[in-house]
Amino acid sequence: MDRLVIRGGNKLEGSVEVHGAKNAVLPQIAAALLSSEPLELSNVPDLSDVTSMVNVMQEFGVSASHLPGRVLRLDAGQARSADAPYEIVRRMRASMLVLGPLVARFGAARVSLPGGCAIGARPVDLHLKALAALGADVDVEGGYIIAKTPGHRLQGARIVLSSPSVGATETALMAATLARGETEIINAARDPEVCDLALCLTAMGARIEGAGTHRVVVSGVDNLHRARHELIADRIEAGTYAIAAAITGGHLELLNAHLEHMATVGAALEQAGVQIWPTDRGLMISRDEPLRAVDIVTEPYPGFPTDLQAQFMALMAVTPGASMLRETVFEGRFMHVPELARLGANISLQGTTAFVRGVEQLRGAEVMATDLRASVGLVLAGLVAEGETVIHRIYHLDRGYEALDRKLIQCGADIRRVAA
Ligand SMILES: CC(=O)N[C@H]1[C@@H](OP(=O)(O)OP(=O)(O)OC[C@H]2O[C@@H](n3ccc(=O)[nH]c3=O)[C@H](O)[C@@H]2O)O[C@H](CO)[C@@H](O)[C@@H]1O
Ligand SMILES: C=C(OP(=O)(O)O)C(=O)O
Repeated sequence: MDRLVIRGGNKLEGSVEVHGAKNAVLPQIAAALLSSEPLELSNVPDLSDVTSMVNVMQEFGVSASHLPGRVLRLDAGQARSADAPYEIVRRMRASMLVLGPLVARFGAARVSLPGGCAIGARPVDLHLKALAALGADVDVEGGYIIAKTPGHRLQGARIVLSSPSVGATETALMAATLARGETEIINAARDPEVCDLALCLTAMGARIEGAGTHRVVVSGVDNLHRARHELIADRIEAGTYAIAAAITGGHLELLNAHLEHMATVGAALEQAGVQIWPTDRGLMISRDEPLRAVDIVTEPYPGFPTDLQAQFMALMAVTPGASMLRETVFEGRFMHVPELARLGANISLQGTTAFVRGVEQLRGAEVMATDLRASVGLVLAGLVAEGETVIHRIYHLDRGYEALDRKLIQCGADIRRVAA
């Protein structure tokens, strides 16, 4: 397995290109199943999760081709419903997102339950309730979700989500596009990636109002048609590089990044002593003054994103003073804490709150990546640790960061990937 070797101490300077959002592209690949005509997505990032999702689609007979200019063309004209097996779904939870489109278009789906993962139990009850509300018969048998639509067509309904789950909102949204009549999704997730999915579905002919608010209304149509849609930039990738600039006391321009998608993150960074301003090409991040300790609480969008908690913890680990990081989205998302401690961080965990006391200097060590964001949190810590930090199991990083090592090297980091 590849590992990353980082020598800390270099300030990052220059510009970084922020690519299309992982959490936007994955549901939109699944959305291609809703139509017998092709869907072309542009600004598609080069990530192993994209490859995995395309492989999932091929299980259903969807043909996929990469065209010049980061375009992914998906054609579900010959698609059929088939099993989404445990082997696939367990490795990438987002493959669950095929459930809604399969039931909506083919009237039947059999998708493995994903199981828990390194960041929490992650149940899928809200996805299942949403489909049941739309009239599907949903059962769980032998570890598989089996959903069928009597009469082959879902029926519009009022879906009240007990919490604003991103995935359940996306399942409901996609399924409702082909349902008979009107669907109201109450307490919907408001994330930019949900809005981007709604835009993609609208380009395919869906009728959706209120995306980005708590109440989304979908008027079902008989068919969706061919479309082309450009994905939004990845606000989590942008936030990660913003923290890289902050932790090293550097200056980075984040090309394509949008401040309006990361207002809470921007506010927390400004409180920590980081300057942020929009440019013609994206966002400028600059840190010249000493860091200041900031408390954060992760929350559904527009709150502070859980997907940036590990990175912010790495920042606070080298910030003078004490900070408190409370995780309210994924109860188990603290696997990076013992690994940061190996680098000399002073962090204690009480339930779902991490108490961080900044240390003057982290020191390089061997550490283990456990999940995508925990891994990148370790990379950020490695950028300022004295000596050499070796990060094992970096395949997690390739799930969600395109060319992380190359982008960091371009800005002056001393980092190399060593093949096993
Ligand atoms: C591919 C993708 O877009 N992944 C993102 C998506 O994950 P994902 O869509 O899985 O996250 P959710 O918003 O659904 O999960 C939020 C919370 O709701 C709980 N829950 C969710 C569904 C359900 O049926 N029952 C239930 O209890 C989860 O366990 C979690 O505690 O949003 C998360 C929260 O912003 C991000 O961290 C992930 O990067
Ligand atoms: C948790 C994440 O992704 P996923 O939902 O795909 O596991 C993430 O992107 O940090």
